[in-house]
Formats: sequence, structure tokens, C-alpha cells
Amino acid sequence: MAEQREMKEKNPWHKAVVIFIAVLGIIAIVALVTTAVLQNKPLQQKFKYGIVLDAGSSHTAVYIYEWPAEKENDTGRVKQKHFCQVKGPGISSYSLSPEQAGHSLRLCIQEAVLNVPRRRHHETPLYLGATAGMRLLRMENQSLCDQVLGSVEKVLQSTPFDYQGARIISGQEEGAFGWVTVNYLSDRLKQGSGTTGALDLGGASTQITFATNQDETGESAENTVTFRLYGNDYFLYTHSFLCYGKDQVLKLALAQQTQAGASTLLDPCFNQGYSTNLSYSSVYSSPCITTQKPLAAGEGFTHRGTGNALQCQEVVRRIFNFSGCTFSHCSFNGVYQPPLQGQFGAFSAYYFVMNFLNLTSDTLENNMEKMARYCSTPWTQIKQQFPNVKEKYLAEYCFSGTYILFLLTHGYNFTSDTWSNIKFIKKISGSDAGWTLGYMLNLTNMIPAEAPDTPPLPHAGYVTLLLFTSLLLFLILLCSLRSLWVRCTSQRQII
Ligand SMILES: Nc1ccn([C@@H]2O[C@H](COP(=O)(O)OP(=O)(O)OP(=O)(O)O)[C@@H](O)[C@H]2O)c(=O)n1
Repeated sequence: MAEQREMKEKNPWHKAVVIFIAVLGIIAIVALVTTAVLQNKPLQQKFKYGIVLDAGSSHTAVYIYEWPAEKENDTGRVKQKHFCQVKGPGISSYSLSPEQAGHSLRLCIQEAVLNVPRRRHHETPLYLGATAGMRLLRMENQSLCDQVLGSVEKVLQSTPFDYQGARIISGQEEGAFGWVTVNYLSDRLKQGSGTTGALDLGGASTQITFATNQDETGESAENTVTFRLYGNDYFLYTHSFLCYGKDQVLKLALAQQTQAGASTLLDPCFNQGYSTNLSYSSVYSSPCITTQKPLAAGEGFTHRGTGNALQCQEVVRRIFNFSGCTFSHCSFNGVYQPPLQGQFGAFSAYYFVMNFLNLTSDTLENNMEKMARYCSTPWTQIKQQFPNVKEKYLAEYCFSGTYILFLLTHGYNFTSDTWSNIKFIKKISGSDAGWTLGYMLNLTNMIPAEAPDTPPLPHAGYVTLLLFTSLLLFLILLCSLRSLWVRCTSQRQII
């Protein structure tokens, strides 16, 4: 040791050289890593936007989506940035004053203007899709339907956004794009297997959509939608039942119970003590009701609840037709449905109703019991218990809950064993489940048919590897310098 110290003192230059090389090495590594980080990270995150108006039968909602400008094709990148609920009913309710339909949208459009950065306005696509309410109005009166669409079109054209059109989407599109939304948000599309089915319950229609085998879709072309997304082929079964949304199906049940034209209807699907006056025309004017208003009927009837879940199930059963299936398997009303496959997400009114009734995470049997308890609770007690819930919703939950349980089990064939495959959801990763996101992704070509080329390593992995390799090289350099120095000093000692 003493000899070594003596050598260092004799050769002071070696210390300076080692320090100099070490500092140089550190500077080189820092420079390398900094360059790698800066090269791979965008200087400033830029966003793009898209707006979709869901013109439903019961209401209109405006969704604003946002995504990083340079990552359009990355699964799960588009997020819901803002949501605005239009005040008042759905646009189909303005058939007698079509101008009002467009006018009703103005406040939400103003909100959209504030929520999208001004410099992006002109390049932000704006779509309006109308669903079952407008499908029914078109069946009733094409001219009024056109006037309502014309009125919303006029307002949307005057916005600063890139207006792409207002149209009535088909039930197939509503079902299929709901499926795309659910699977896009849960990041399942790139994996190519194990997708989630979509169950959507609106006010005027209900949709069921799930991926199935190619040969299962062959039986009914009108229930088949195929997609090629990220290099994977999907064969979807989809069906939209017009008139089987929550509000129209209630009309079916009321019409079915008032065939005799009585002045009082004792309804087991409404709580005991509930009573209201309804006009016959409010029930029979819907195009979903194919029977005429009963001849013996007066202007209206008193709708009185008796609150009996078992009897309510019988009322509900009568609005389903289980005969006349011409396929290998049917759901109801002679509609083809292949055997259910996989997990399902149930959203919109499925969620509202099942969440209120606390039926989202229990067994089918327990849910039946809870339903029976809710239906038999007196109306005064229900109102006291839930003073902040809208009375219309509160009154209808016994009927709606019974309908949902019946539709899912007897209609679509979920059993006690497969019941847990249904998840009742409102949002996935902060975005609402529904057809609107899938519709926009499709129209903006944001989901490519083939998987985009991806770098062999993600950004973080690349930086880590670079850092690790640089450190390793630096250590090797230090070691070789040290051995060089030791050899050098021992040679001097020999001399
Ligand atoms: N808290 C809430 C909110 C809404 N609803 C009900 O949920 C249905 C609305 O569902 P939605 O998906 O918004 O339907 P729409 O788009 O209006 O109808 P459609 O798709 O059939 O055109 C309506 O029956 C409404 O009464 C409910 O029961 N509880």
C-alpha cells in the first residue's frame, strides 16, 4: 500500500486522466439519454376533437371526444372530453313545431364551442345520428320527419365546426357501433379474441350485439355485421327491436291491458297507491301500437297500481311472442339469435334501472326477490324513500325492472348460470358506453383494418435499454482504464 501511494505521488498525471475520462463518460451518457428522450417525445401534446349528437327518442345528448393528434390509430386513445344533455324531449317530439327541434340544441352547441379550442373549430367533425324516436316518426309521417331533420341541420350548419350531416341511423348501426365503443374503450380490439357483447336499452328500441362464429351468422343476413379491425375479422350478430325500448314497451303493456276500453286500469306493474289519469290517445297514437283504440273507450282512463311482481311478469310475458321461429334458434318475435357467447356490457337504461334497483351485482334469483319487494312497496313509502328521484322514473321502475329481467332471461336466454356474464355499466375509462363513439371512430377511419406498424420497443423500454447499455459501456471503460493503470504502475515499480 505504501508503495502504491508512493507511486501515485510519483506519477500525479494518472489521477487527472482518470477523472477527466470519468467526467467525459458521464457527460456522454447524459447527452445520449437526453437526446433519446427529446427525440421520442413530442414537444407539446396537441389534441384533435370530434362531436357527435345522439338524437334519441327521449332526449338528445352531445358528446365531445378528444385524442392526441399524432396517435389517432392507437386503440383506446379517444376519450370523452365533455357531455351536454339537451334540455327538453328528443327531437322526434317536435314534429308539430319542427323549428323548435333545432332551437333546442343551441345551448349545448354553445357549450361545445367553448369546450373545443378555437383554432380547432374548423377541423372538428360534427355528426348527428338520430335513433328509434325518429325511426318511428319516419314510419308515421315522412314529411314531418324531414322537417325535423331539416331544422336541426340548419342549426348545425351554422356552427363553426366541420358539419358532416344529420341522419337517422339504422338499428343495425346502433347495435354494431355500441359494440365497437365497448370493445374499443376496454382495449379488446387489438387482441382479436374475447370481445364483449353489447346490450343497449333506449326509450324506443333495444339492441343486442355479440361476436359469433362465421357459420352462425349465415342464417340471417339482416342480423349480420362484419368488421375488419386492426387485422382481425369480426362476425357480429346484431338485432335492434324497435318498440322494445323502455318507454314504447310500456305503451305496448298499457295497450295490451286496456283492450276492453275500461275507465280504470288496475296495473300490477305499478306500486299500490299510485294513481294517475292517462288519455287513450297517449297510448294508442304510437306507431308501435298496431291495435286501434278500443271502441268502448272514453277520452282517458285512471291508471292505478296494485304492485304485484308475479302478475307483472305475466303482463310483460304477453308483449313477447315466442312462437313462429323459422330459424335454428330465436330470441322472440321470430327473430334469429345464435347461442349467446362471452361476456356482455349492458348500458343506457339497463344501467339506470338496474343501478337504481340495486340489481347490478347480485344473482338472478336474488334480483327476482328484490324486484318483488320493490313492486309490493306502497307508493307513498317509495316517494318518501326517494324524494330526489324524478316521479316518472320512480313510478316506472317496477315495470322497467320486471321487463329487463324478463327480456334478458326469456327474451335473450340468459340463465342463472350465465347471468354473471352481464356487467351493468355506464362508463368505461371515463367515456359513456353507447353507439356514438363507435360511429365517430368509423366515420373518421380511426380504426384501421390492418394493425399499424409499431416500433419494436415502447418509448420507455427504449430509453431504459439505452441507459443500461451506456452504463455498462462506461463501467467496462473504467475497469479497463484501472487495469491499464495498475499494469503501468507495477512496470514503473520494477524499473
Ligand atoms: N336516470 C334515468 C335516465 C333515463 N332513464 C330512462 O332511460 C331511457 C333513455 O335511455 P337512452 O339510451 O337515453 O334512450 P334514447 O336514446 O332516448 O332512446 P332510443 O335510443 O331508443 O332512441 C328513457 O326511457 C328514460 O326514461 C331512466 O330510467 N333513468
